[in-house]
Amino acid sequence: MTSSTASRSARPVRDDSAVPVVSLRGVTKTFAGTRALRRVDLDFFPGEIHAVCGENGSGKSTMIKILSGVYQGDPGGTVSLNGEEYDADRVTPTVANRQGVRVVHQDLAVFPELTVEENLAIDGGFHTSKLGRIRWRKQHKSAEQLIRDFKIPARPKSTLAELSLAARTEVAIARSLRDMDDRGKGLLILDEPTAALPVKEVDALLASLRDLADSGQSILYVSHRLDEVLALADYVSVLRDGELVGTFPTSELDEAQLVDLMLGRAVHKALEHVPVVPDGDAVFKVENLSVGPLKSVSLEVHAGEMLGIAGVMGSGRSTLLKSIFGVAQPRAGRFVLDGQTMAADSPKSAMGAGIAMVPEHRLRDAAFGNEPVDMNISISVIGKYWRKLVLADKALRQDADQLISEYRVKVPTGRSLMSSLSGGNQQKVVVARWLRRKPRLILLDEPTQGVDVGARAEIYNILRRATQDGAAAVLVASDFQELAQVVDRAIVLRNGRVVAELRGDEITAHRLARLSHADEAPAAAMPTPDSDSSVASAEKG
Ligand SMILES: Nc1ncnc2c1ncn2[C@@H]1O[C@H](COP(=O)(O)OP(=O)(O)OP(=O)(O)O)[C@@H](O)[C@H]1O
Repeated sequence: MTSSTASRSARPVRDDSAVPVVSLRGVTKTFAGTRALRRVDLDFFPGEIHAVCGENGSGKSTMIKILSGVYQGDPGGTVSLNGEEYDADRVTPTVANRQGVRVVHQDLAVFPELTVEENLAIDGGFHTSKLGRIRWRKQHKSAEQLIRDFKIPARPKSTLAELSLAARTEVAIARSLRDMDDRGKGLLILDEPTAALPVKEVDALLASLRDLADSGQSILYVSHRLDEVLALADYVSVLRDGELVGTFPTSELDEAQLVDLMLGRAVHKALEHVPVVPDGDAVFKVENLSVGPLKSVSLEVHAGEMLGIAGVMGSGRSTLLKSIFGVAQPRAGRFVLDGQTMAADSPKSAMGAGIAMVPEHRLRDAAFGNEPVDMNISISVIGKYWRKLVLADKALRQDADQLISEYRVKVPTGRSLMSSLSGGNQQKVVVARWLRRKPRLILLDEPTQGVDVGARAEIYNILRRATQDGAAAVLVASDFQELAQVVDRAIVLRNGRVVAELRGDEITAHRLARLSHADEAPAAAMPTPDSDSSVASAEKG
C-alpha cells in the first residue's frame, strides 16, 4: 500500500486475434505434502502488464519458478513459450532464458559500487576482442543505447550508488532484457519490485514499466501492494490455495473486490484502530543516542503504545532498532528500561532485559531454513522445553501447532522445514516466535514486507493484543499508509534527527512522506496551524 498515483490511461481492450506470448495449461506442482499449484491455465500477452495476486502461500513464487525453469511442473501440464509448447516438467532455465523469460527479483543483483555501464554488462554482456580484452568503446556505446532505450535517468559512468532505487531497478531490467531485440517476445517477471522503494520513487518505476509495456513487452507483475496493481496492471489473475480464481481486467475491480477474491472471504478492516493515548511512565527511553547516521536522538515509548518510526531509507530507522537490540554499538547516549539504565551491548543482554526484535532481513537474520517450523517458532523459549538433558518434543510440538493455527501459518505440519514456507508465512513464524517471550518492548523492522493483506491484519491484531497486555512496540515500516493505520504515535527521522512527532489523527501517510524528505522546506511540510503544535516544535528542534 503506497500512495502511488501512477494512473492507468484508458487501455485498449485485448482484441480477439491477440496471440499469447506465454501460456500455462493445466500446470500443477506438488511438493511433498503440498499442492502448490493446481491445474493452472494462464495466458500472458505482448504489450500487457499482467499482475498475479494471492495470499501468502497461494503459489505465486512457484508459478514464477516454473515459468523460469527453476522448478519443473508435475507431468501433464504444458508451458508454451513464443508458440513452442513444452511439457511442464521439461522447462529448464536454459529453455526459459532462450525463449525470453526474464526474472528481476527484489534484491536486483546489482552492484552499487560499479558503474551503470559495468552493471549492464555483468553476466555475459561484456564485448571482448578475440584476445579476450574488453572493448570499452563498444561497451560504452551499448550502454548508452540501453540507457536511451530504457530511458534510464543516468549516465554510463555513474555508479549505481548515485542512482535512485527506482533507477537501479531500471538498470536491472535493462540488463535482463539487453539481448532481446523484439519486445513482443518473451516475458519480463517482476517480483515485488517496489517493496523496498521509497514512496516518492514508486511512480517513476511504474511509469517506466508502463512505457516498456507500451513498446510491446509482456510483463508479469507480482505484488502485495494492491493499489499499485490496480493502478498499473491491465489484467490481474488471482491465485488462492494454488488454484486460479480467475483473470480480470483491472478496470473492473476495486481494492476491496480484489481482496475478497484473494481471500475468498471479506476481510475486516483490522488495520484501522482507535489510537491509544497511554498514561503512566515510559517503559523505555532513548536518551541522546548517536549511532550510525543518528545524532543525539531521544524518544520514549509507553506501555500499551505502538510507536512508529518514519524516515527515508538511510535515515537511521533500522540502526535505531539494532542499537537498542545490542547489534549496533552507539557512540553516545543511553537506554532506560523501566527506569533502569540498560546495557545494550549484545542481543543476549537485550533479550534478557525483555526486548524482542523482528529484523528486516528475515531470511538472513531470523529464519532457520533447515530446521522445522515447530523448532523455528519455539527457539526463543527453547529453555522451557528442556527436561534435564532431554527435549520435551511432544509439548514443544503441541504448543507450536497451536501457534501455527492461531497465526494461520500455511504449512502441512509443524515438522515441515522452514525453507519450504512462502516468504509471508516465514514472517508470521518469526513474529510468533518473539511474541511468545511476552516481551516488555517489541522492535519490528518492516514486519509485513511480503506479507499479504489478510495476514498483515492478523499480525497487527496479534501485536495489538500484546500491547494491550502491557508491552510497548516500536515499528519501522516504509509503507507509510500502513504505519499511519496502525501506530498510536509516530516520529520522523531526517538527517539523523527527530524532526517531527505526530499523534493519533495527525498521522497520515502523506504527512509522514512529506516530513521524511529533506528536500522540502519545513514551512511547506507544515499542515494547517490548528492541528500541529507538536510537529512545529519538533521541527524547530
Ligand atoms: N521448496 C518447497 N518445498 C515444499 N513446499 C514448498 C516449497 N516451495 C513452496 N512450497 C509450498 O508451496 C505453497 C506455495 O508457495 P509459494 O512460495 O509459491 O507462495 P507465494 O504465493 O509466493 O507466497 P508469498 O506471498 O508468501 O511469497 C506454500 O504452501 C509453500 O509452503
